Amino acid sequence: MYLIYNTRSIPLEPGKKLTIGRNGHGAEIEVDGRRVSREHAQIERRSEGVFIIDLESANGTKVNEKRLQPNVWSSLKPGDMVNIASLTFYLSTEKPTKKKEQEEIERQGPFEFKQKIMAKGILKVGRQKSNDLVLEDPTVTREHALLSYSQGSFWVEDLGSTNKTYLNGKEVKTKTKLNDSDTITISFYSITLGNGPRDLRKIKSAIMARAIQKKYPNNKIGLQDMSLDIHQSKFVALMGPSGCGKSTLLKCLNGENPATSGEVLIHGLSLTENFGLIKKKIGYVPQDDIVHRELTVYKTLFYAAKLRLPDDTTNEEINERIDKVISDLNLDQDKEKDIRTIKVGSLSGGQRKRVSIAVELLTEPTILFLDEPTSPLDPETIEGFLTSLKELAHNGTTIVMVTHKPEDLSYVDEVIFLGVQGHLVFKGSADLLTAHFEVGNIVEVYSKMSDFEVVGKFYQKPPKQSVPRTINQEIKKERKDSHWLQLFWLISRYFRIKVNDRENLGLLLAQPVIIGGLVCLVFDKFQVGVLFLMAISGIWFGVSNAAKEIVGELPIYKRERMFNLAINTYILSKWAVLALIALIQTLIFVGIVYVNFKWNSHPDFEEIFLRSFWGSAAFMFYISVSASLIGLWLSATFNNTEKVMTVVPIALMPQIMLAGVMTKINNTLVELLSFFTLGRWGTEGLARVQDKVSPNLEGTVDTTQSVIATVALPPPANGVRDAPSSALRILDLYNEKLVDQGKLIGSLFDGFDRNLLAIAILSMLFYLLIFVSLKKKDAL
Ligand SMILES: Nc1ncnc2c1ncn2[C@@H]1O[C@H](COP(=O)(O)OP(=O)(O)OP(=O)(O)O)[C@@H](O)[C@H]1O
Repeated sequence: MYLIYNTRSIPLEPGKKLTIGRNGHGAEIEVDGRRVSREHAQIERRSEGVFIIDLESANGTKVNEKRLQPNVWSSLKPGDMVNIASLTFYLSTEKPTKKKEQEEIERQGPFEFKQKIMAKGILKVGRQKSNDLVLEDPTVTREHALLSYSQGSFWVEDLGSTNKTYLNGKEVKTKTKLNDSDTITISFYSITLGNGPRDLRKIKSAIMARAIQKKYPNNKIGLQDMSLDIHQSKFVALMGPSGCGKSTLLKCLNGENPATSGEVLIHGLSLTENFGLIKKKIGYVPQDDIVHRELTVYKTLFYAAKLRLPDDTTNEEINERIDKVISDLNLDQDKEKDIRTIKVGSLSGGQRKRVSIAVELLTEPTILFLDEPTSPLDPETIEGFLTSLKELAHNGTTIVMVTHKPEDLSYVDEVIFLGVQGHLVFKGSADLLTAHFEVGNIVEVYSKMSDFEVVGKFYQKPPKQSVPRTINQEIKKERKDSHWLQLFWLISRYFRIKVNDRENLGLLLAQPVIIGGLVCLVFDKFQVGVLFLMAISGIWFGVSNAAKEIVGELPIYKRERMFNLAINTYILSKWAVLALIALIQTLIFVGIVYVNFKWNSHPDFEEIFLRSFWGSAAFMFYISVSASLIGLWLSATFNNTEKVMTVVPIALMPQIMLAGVMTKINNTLVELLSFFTLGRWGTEGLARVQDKVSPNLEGTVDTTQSVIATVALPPPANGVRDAPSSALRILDLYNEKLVDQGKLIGSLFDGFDRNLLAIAILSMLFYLLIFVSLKKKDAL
């Protein structure tokens, strides 16, 4: 006699009691589920039959839909169904083998599959072996979805899976009723009530393009009408003269920049209709590497797996995947040194390219798009590299590779050749290429296909009856993955990149020491110039720390964005690590200035130095983290590092000029511009932090208590002051001629709180600008 639970069959031995309970609490039969009690029920085989008892569980036990009385033994017959929370157990006289059961499900005719759900009540679908329907793919969550039968209808429900369950192309958000004609898609499995589960990767056509055309917004035709069919497990080269549209075609096929008309089917699924699902199952390595040079190979793959695989993937599973992709790409050939421990930056070009591909292989993509992977490689490296790709293709991954190198053709199964202006002129075996164009070698094919007149003769137009010319550029949006986990792993990866780049880290930490030291050297007493330079240094640290951070990893950002990266999560991860760096820099800087002016204080006023330490440090940090948003904005706006470094001074100079210290702010335009600078609000705010040390100065007679006032305003000869003044006023920053009394907003931003507010508003503005700049980079 067996108790059947999912694909587990538990033998019931005579005289032995088995307790069913929640995982991790020592029951003989442990099951998942929060609604299962630690010791939920007990089952016993006696000579007179099998008996079950509910152990006063919180959510009860049902036999054939009838709830058991707690603590009362009831008998069970073979075929009886026991429900504990949402889990179903059966009593059976024979043991069904896992394989048999799985085969049975896979082989379902329409009737059997429906019957299976009806009989079980609930059919659990997922990656874990214990599911009723096991879908073996790393992008499927352990327990991914439920198919159920109740109230005379069939239902589908997603169990919070990472990569979602789709019903007719739409994400399943709540328990949804099923019709016979409905199609459920989980990863590349398509499930219908009529036909049961079907692995779409077994469809012969991996990629089918039907009458696609690409027109760029400037009306330039990137691709002329073409139809293509690429079979699975083929290694295909995409060739053609420079600028003919190879990358354009690649991006139309992988969804990065979809065709303007026509249709692309990936394993029979419409690319645009199912992009949320398909994008997780296709790999794409653009021309640039998509790996951080500062990380080791292992960490690169580990973080990529954390960011791309379902949230419930264990570290053990991740390590298995990493081992597999490393061996699939022959990255483990060197027996002397484990490649996992080597930093990506120290690898050869060929190995680095393989690591980029390894990142993509983590999700077991069925199709891999590679844009000119062999261009940067030397001839000896290319051989091993292409051999690995060939093996990969023959083991089931369809590969489409853009290349310019005729020698690459000896490794591929097929060539797609484009002529100028995006004309498809050849698709077939590499051996037939030259004969097709009636030339002696490939170089001649290139020159012939660069001639617009000749191209027309070879152009392969799609057949007339192809799909209606629908504009299908709209890619369906879908719910994002868990942002918190993504944020955690992005911060963790970015932090490690920073820590691993020791040289840069040393320079970042040297900055406050050098600049702080210089401030101490050039000012013999504490004055407004010191505060001004503190503000400017905070801004400088923030902007310069951040300026290269997005532009320097643009290919990685774009690839991850295409996969599943959320823009806000990305910005926040950068900001968090930059804030930590700014915090350390600020503390070093303020520490140096504080100690210096404390030791070298004015002999008559020993209380006068940078005060308070924590108040000043906190405010300088506040300026600096806000400034790092300016840096990130510049970094997100331009597409190469040189351009960003050219504009950094343009962003910094106004901070100095408009702070109201170098010159008075005395005209409307200048004042208006000054509102947008952290230099102004930062210097004012820092001065006010000083003033706060003696906040009640106004109206008191003894102004010597004012920290800064006394420096700037030595006591009069007779020792009597006629107009007690605040430190701010004596600092000559805030009298009626100056910024706070400006004509535009007058005293609206006059006060420390208002300085804080102004910086917060600017920060929000900068954040918005980063978001918009990144959004503009989305090709979709
Ligand atoms: N976003 C765009 N907007 C307008 N035109 C574009 C855009 N992207 C590409 N093009 C144009 O489309 C044509 C095809 O470009 P594509 O980059 O696909 O060519 P390619 O064959 O990959 O070139 P190469 O071999 O130099 O990499 C070119 O003339 C290019 O200028």
